[in-house]
Amino acid sequence: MAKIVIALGGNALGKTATEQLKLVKNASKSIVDLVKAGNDVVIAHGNGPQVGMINLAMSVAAADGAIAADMPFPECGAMSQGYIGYHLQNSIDNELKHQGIDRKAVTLITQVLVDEKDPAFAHPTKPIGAFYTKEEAEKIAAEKGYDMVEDAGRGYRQVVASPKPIDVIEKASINELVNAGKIVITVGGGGIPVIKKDGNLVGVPAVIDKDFASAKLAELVDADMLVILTAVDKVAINFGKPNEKHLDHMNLDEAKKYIEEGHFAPGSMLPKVEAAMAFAKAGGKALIASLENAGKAINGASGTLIEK
Ligand SMILES: Nc1ncnc2c1ncn2[C@@H]1O[C@H](COP(=O)(O)OP(=O)(O)O)[C@@H](O)[C@H]1O
Ligand SMILES: NC(=O)OP(=O)(O)O
Repeated sequence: MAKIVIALGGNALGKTATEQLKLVKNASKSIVDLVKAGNDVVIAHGNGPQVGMINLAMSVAAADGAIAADMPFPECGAMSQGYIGYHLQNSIDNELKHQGIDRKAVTLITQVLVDEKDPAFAHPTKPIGAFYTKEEAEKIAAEKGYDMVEDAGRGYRQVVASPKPIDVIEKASINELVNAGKIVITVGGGGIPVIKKDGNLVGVPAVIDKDFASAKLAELVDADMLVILTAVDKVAINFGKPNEKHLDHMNLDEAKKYIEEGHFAPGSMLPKVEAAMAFAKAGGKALIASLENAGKAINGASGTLIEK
């Protein structure tokens, strides 16, 4: 029996609520299979597309006068935790019931501490929201003042600051829930970023990379394995080129060399590999795999394994 932290990618959750629920239902089967096999599973998830969608919708509604005031960004992050957490909790609980397992999933609104002096606040790098053409992106940038960049060959997206996670505020509650046998859904969207001000925690407008937050979570719950699930089956070198090669395994030296050679796109595959390396360095096993083939990957038949 192992303790496994699973990180689900926001981009692998689809574009609409209907699409997300369908994808989450499939993921829930793999998650419950792991529970049935006797593992303790803790689930983290991304929110890039979802928090961007919520933020844009709120800002359009506020500009149109449909709502009284724009929604602050940390609140948009909290809404994305609730929206995705609801689908995960609902689907996992249904699947547990179907498989006759008397356990429950619990979604925990989670805050993650960041440093207000983190240099990331001055350099937005985290892609959020939908993908746009260059022309659409230029129009949005002019109208809304958003920073827009090209994202790994997939189109243009808004980027926001992405400070590094320092600590998970609700870590004691997470461990209590895990020890009580709950399947905990936490650190959604990398957690709601908070800073310490005059002894209080205060939300800040940013999106923490959920891969880094998941590696921090895996360390804090003393997990045996970190599984990062995304839209591709394996990490590749020469990604998108004719000589693309999918990797079954990487040790830390190989991963470092591939990073130096620029094989992993910043804002997409690079943070996953770096988060996997951070966990592997501390002695754990990290796996990057697709949501679709999650079960196979955990049994060693798919995905890229990163180990010391
Ligand atoms: N070297 C690489 N190997 C595989 N995928 C890569 C690579 N570089 C960039 N990518 C892209 O990164 C994506 C995963 O990042 P992203 O979509 O941001 O993840 P998430 O699922 O967490 O939202 C993949 O679907 C792929 O399109
Ligand atoms: N917060 C975060 O990292 O989201 P994605 O996985 O959607 O990029």
